[in-house]
Amino acid sequence: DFPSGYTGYHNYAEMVSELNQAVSDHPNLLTLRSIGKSYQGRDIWAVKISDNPGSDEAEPEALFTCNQHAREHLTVEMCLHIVKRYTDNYASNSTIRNTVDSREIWVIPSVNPDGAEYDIATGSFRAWRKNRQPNSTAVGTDPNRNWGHQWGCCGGSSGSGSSDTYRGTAAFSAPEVARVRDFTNSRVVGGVQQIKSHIDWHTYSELILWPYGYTYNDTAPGLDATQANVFQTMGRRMAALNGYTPQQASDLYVTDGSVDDWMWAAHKIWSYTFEMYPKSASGTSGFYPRDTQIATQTARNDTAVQLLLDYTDCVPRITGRTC
Ligand SMILES: NS(=O)(=O)N[C@@H](CCC(=O)O)C(=O)O
Ligand SMILES: [Ca+2]
Ligand SMILES: [Ca+2]
Ligand SMILES: [Zn+2]
Repeated sequence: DFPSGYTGYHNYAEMVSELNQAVSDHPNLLTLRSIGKSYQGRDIWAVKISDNPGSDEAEPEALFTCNQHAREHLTVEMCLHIVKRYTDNYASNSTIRNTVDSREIWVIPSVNPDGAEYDIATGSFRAWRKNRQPNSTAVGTDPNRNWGHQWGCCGGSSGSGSSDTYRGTAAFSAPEVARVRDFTNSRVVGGVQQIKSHIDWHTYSELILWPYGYTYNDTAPGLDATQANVFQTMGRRMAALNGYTPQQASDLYVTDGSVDDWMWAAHKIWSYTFEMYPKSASGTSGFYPRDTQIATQTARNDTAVQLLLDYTDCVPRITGRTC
């Protein structure tokens, strides 16, 4: 479990009971479902927040994914904060109510539950990043190098099983990644992807990143100058609200097989990575802010999240275009 100073963080069981509590508190605003199992058999949970949550209504959909990387526990708190904020405040806050009534918001609070549990299993942090799937030389695939767009193309991942950026044996070889892929694919209804926007939450460095990560070029097949301008404009507008630094993912470093590249290339979902607090730290200590930071550093993103949800019907409207 989490050590002292960190007991405010949710372990897997605590996360699940928090989600069940949210459902019983707001049965008219959310549903909870498993989208499948992790390598070790833990459910990967997905919350849907909307009015009439049991019906698939013709409302633009947004997706938030958290905890691809095991040690990035603050991101689980970020996803839980989104669930609570858009349900607990529904009655009292008209902006939240209008958002929930006009969108369908999907939240996956832990993509990599096996890794997250492994990181805390001894009571001292292990700085574990990957999932817990064995490979030929070691354990763990990096979920954020295992997605299927330009998988392993460009030196943005490793082929060595012991590496923290091991890409896996093939795209989607990590069961956790395959399950989120399947869920996303399932949101193609009548040939149209219903999910229009996505944030994948990470720590740390306080950045907002957008595709592509596999190339330094601002434009590349499937991402033209107009679309790059939309990514930049929305990214900069959100960064102005949370104080993070906005940049194309490859400006940080080249990554291949990232979730953002696949969400955009496969589905034209306006997909961002948020790297949360802290801005900098000495090594792996940055992954472990004390639990006293949780409230501030999750709420810090409220207005950026709201902006993306406001534009989820047509993200290019941020540049004055129509959809
Ligand atoms: N959270 S992190 O691992 O330090 N950074 C992310 C950045 C993701 C990206 O560049 O798209 C990663 O390398 O997967
Ligand atoms: Ca609805
Ligand atoms: Ca819908
Ligand atoms: Zn990460």
